Amino acid sequence: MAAKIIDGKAIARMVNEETLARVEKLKAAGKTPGLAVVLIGDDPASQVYVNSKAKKCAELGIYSDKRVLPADASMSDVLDLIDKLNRDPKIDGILVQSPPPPQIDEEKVIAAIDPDKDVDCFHERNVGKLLIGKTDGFRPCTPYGVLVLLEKSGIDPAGRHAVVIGRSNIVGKPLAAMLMQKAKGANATVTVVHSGTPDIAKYTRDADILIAAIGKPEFVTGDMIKPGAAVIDVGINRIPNPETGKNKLVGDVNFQEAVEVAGAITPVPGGVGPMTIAILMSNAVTACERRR
Ligand SMILES: Nc1nc(=O)c2c([nH]1)NC[C@@H]1CN(c3ccc(C(=O)N[C@@H](CCC(=O)O)C(=O)O)cc3)C=[N+]21
Repeated sequence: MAAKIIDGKAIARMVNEETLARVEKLKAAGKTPGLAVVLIGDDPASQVYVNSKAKKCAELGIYSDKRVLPADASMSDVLDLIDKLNRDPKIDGILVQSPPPPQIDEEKVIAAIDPDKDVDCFHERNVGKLLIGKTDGFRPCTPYGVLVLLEKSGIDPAGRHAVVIGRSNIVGKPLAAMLMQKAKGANATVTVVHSGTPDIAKYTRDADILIAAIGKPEFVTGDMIKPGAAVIDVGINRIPNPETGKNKLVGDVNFQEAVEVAGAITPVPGGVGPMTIAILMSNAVTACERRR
């Protein structure tokens, strides 16, 4: 029996409709939310993401300020720009596209962003708030997008076993924190497995909710999934397609195998990706609502 496909595009559309209504309310009061997106260098994948963020801003009536710095930009070039954006009253949210080129210390750049404009929720103040369950800070785009996908699909993680594969600061760690959180969280039992875990499948096979966020194409195979589990694929990997000679987009889950075992599953593309952008837009509007 094939799994139910969780339609990330449709759920993102629902979130975007709510965001649009909030933008209209702000505009009626003379306020236009503004998001600055900073790209350092010319990585093609990063360009695609940055452009789709700017496009979504335009669709929702959010002012977007795209700033592109050359690949050889120095730390002080970046910090000067952050400083300007921090002080720019039209800008409510600042995002620096990750990963930056090697000469840029990403940690220092994130620390320089005004925490009230940190729509990625990467700043240590906002990460700290998240960990202690203070929800007045931002919620990180991809992890929160995953929780909204589950909620809108009628999957309640409370009391269930959620297994997160991957421990990145962007996805695995904050997602684990949000899944285990009681008030305004998911109240799940959480296991995090990673490259230091000897037998990953031993844990994944017990997962009611399995979340793959490791950046390894089709890492999760059918035999690693408990029948009926919800499988959320956070991976975005570009691999060569021998049939067309071009690259194709695959997740961290072997979809063909997983769809036969899981109860519900997100596709790639069309799963978590659109949710990430929808939550980013919502965070930019939240920043505006709070700041002015
Ligand atoms: N400061 C920062 N914040 C981020 O949020 C951030 C970042 N850096 N660096 C890169 C990752 C990646 N990311 C994605 C967003 C949308 C899709 C998305 O919409 N994907 C489409 C497919 C798009 C395609 O064809 O590539 C989908 O899954 O349907 C994917 C990936 C945000 N990131």
